[in-house]
Order: sequence, then structure tokens, then C-alpha cells
Amino acid sequence: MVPTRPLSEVVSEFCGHALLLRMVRIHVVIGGVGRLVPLLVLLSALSSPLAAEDPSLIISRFQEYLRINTAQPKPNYRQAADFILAQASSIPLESKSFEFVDGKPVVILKWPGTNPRLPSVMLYSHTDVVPVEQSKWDHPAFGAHVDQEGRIFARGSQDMKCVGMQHLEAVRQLKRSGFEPVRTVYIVFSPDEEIGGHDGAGKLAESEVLREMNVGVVLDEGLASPNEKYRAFYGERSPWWLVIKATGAPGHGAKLYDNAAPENLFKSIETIWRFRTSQFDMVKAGLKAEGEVISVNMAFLKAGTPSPTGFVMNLQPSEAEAGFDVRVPPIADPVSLERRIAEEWAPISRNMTFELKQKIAVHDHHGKPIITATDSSNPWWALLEEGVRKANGLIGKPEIFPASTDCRYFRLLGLPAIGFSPMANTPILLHDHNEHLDKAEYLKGIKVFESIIKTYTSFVGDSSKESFRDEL
Ligand SMILES: CSCC[C@H](NC=O)C(=O)O
Ligand SMILES: [Zn+2]
Ligand SMILES: [Zn+2]
Repeated sequence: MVPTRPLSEVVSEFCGHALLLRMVRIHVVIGGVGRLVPLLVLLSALSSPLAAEDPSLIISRFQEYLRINTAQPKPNYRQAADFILAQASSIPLESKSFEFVDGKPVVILKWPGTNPRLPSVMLYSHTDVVPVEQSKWDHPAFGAHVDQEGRIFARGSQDMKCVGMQHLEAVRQLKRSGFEPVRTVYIVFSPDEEIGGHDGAGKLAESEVLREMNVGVVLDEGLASPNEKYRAFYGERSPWWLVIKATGAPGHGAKLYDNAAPENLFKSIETIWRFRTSQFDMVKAGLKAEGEVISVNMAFLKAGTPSPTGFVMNLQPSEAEAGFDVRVPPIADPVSLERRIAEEWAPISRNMTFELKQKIAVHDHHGKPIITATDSSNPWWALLEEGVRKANGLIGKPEIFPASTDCRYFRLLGLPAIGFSPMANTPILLHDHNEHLDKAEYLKGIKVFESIIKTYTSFVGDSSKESFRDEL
């Protein structure tokens, strides 16, 4: 069909680009009007640097990632890596996958800067998620269902597949807009954070691969904020996983006697709980933030003599133990905490022993807290705030992350690492049932990252403060 209007007018409506109009005229002369339809398709692709992308496509890519079941203890890392690599080639970005440990890929995407000598910006996320109790969810945890209010339900929607995809989408959009970063940007996807990150971030941090990336700053995960201000984290508490064990004489269930194992364990639990209350009270009173106190929570309680029908009921057991997840802030004194454990929580005088199954260092090898500076000695903090502000976002005061993240591996190298997941006005649902994130909030987060990436990669000031090599 020959169009009833001049071809140039149709095309002008379609993409509004003078250069392309000229190309149309040339092509029409060569190929005739019969080629109009494929030509328009071609034009729409060529004109994409100017067009904003359909949000439903952005959301469907997020859903696709959420639908990959990467729950511990059997994450499908292969499928996740394939998905990320396909995304990279569609942007396009250079990509490489490293298996420091077999079957646990670290995928690294690269957007080269115009000045590759400047330290790079690393946008970091983990690909694994925690397991789910599906029966307690209203929607399939790996279905990425969007409800009527626009909430996307999936394990990982907050922790932290949202952030990984936002990094990608922000770069995709910036590239489309024609933006050219001065600094190189790396987008890194790592395995195993939820089980300690030893085979992911741990291996990357000690590798030559990281040295060659010449990283100047790391952005990793933060937490959702129930109010309008985003949260940013400069440090985190160290997990100490404590098991205390009591022993005592066994005896008849009808006999009252001192120093039975359960009694000894209970005395410790009472002491530990008084300590827990004292810490929690400071948070409740608003004197300290959650990340600034030592938290202690019971993980398990174990005693009793098993029988085919349950437990032997008329026998007082000779052993009893309890496990605690203790979280130690970087400002706490780890030596006095360990003394407290030995002297008050598991004293030998009460036939008690203890073991720290996990004891992540609170201080670095100089005996200093493992934290990222938030003052003028670290330009990246103020630049983060600037990037958020330029995207019309609000950001709260620097915080200590209450749990643990892969940031610690990079901070230990002396690199500035900031925990930041742009989710405002969002309930904190990481590791919870019905984890979800609002569609609009997700899309807003992409804009925030675009602004941060622009601000970070355009910053060319004082690189003398950036090098971490002399720390090694
Ligand atoms: C021993 S590292 C454990 C890491 C884990 N990270 C997120 O939840 C955490 O429990 O904080
Ligand atoms: Zn996480
Ligand atoms: Zn987590």
C-alpha cells in the first residue's frame, strides 16, 4: 500500500530525527515504498538512543531474573549466569565469568570509561537468595507475581536481585542515552553471600582479577526503608555464631539435685537474656540504632535422651546445649565480649564449654574497626548523597548494617564500600515470607542508580585518596 501522506511525515511522527529522515528518503529511492514496513522497524531500533524504554519490558526482565531459583542450599547458578550474560550482550557490555570455585560463577560485566587509568566503580550484587517456606507465602516465591497494587512477590525481590537488575538497567539506559562514563563501570554478580561469601566475594577479593579491575569504590546491598529516606551503610556487624554446652550428672526425673546439665544451661541463658535485654532497651529507648548494639538471638536449644516415642521423660539429661546468633558492631570491643562469654555465659565453674562456630573479625589487621569513612576523606560518600539528591531522592544518616554482607571483604582490602538498596517507603522483608517490592519503587531505583553512576563516573578529583594498593 502506498501511504496517503508524504512518507517523510509518517516517518517524522515515528521517530522525529532529521538524519534518519534523510536515510529514509535514500532507502525509499533505492528500495521503493514497498519496503516501508521493515524500514520503520529498522528506524525504531536506530532511534532507540532517544526513546525511553517501555517500563513493562523493564519489569518483565526483573521478573525473569526473580523466576530463577537461586535459593540456598542448591542455587541454580548456571541459569542465573546465563541470564546475566544474555542481558550483557543485549546492552551490550563486555562480560566474563570466573569460577574461582567450580559451579559458583562470579560474572563480571564491563563498561569501559574514557579514562581507564582512573579507579573504577564496582556495582556489586549477590545472585543467591535464602530458602522459603512456600506454604507461608501468598504467591509462589519464584513466580514474581505482580498483584493489583503493583507489588512484585518473589524471594530476592528485596535481597537483592532488585539491586543487581537495577545496576544493569541503569547502565542500559545510560548507554541508550549516549552517556559516556569517564571511569570504567563494573557490574559484578557473585554467588554464596547468604552462606558467608567465602567462595564468591572472598575468592574475588583475593584474586588478581580484582587487582586488575583497579576498583575505587564498591556499591553493595543495603536495606529497604519504611519511610521516604533511602538508607546507606558504612559498616556492618560481625556474626559470631556461639554454641554453649553444659554437662552435669544424669539422674532420675523425680530427683531434685544441683548442677544438672539443663540447670547449668538455664543459668547461662538467663544471664545472656539479661544482656540481650540491656542492649535491646537502648534501641527501644532510641539511644542506639539497631546496628550499634550487640544482638543475641537463640538459634537452637538441644537436650534430652531420644526414645522411639519422642524423649525419655524420667531421665535428666547429662548434656544440654544452645546456639546463639550474636552480632557484634565494629565499634564494640571484641576482646571484652569474648571474656564475657568465657566468664559469664559459659563458665568452667558451672561445667560449661563454648565454641564460636563462626567468628568474623570485628577489626582489621591494624586493630581498627572495618568501616568505610563517611567524612571528607572519602569523596564517594558525599558523591552518593549528591547522586541521590539529583534524582530527587532523600537519604538518611550513615548507618551500620545490622547483619552481614559481602562488603566486608572489600572493606578489609581498604576499599570504600557502601551498602545501598534504593527502596524507600517499603516494608523491610528480606528473608521474610511474602518478600515483595513495589513496581514503581523498583523503577525509581533505576533512575537513582543512573544518577549515582553519572555522578560517580564523572568524578575525576583526587585519585590519591583512592588507591588501596598500599594497604595490602
Ligand atoms: C557468616 S556470614 C552470614 C551472611 C548473612 N548475610 C545475609 O543475611 C548473614 O547472616 O548476615
Ligand atoms: Zn543480601
Ligand atoms: Zn540475605
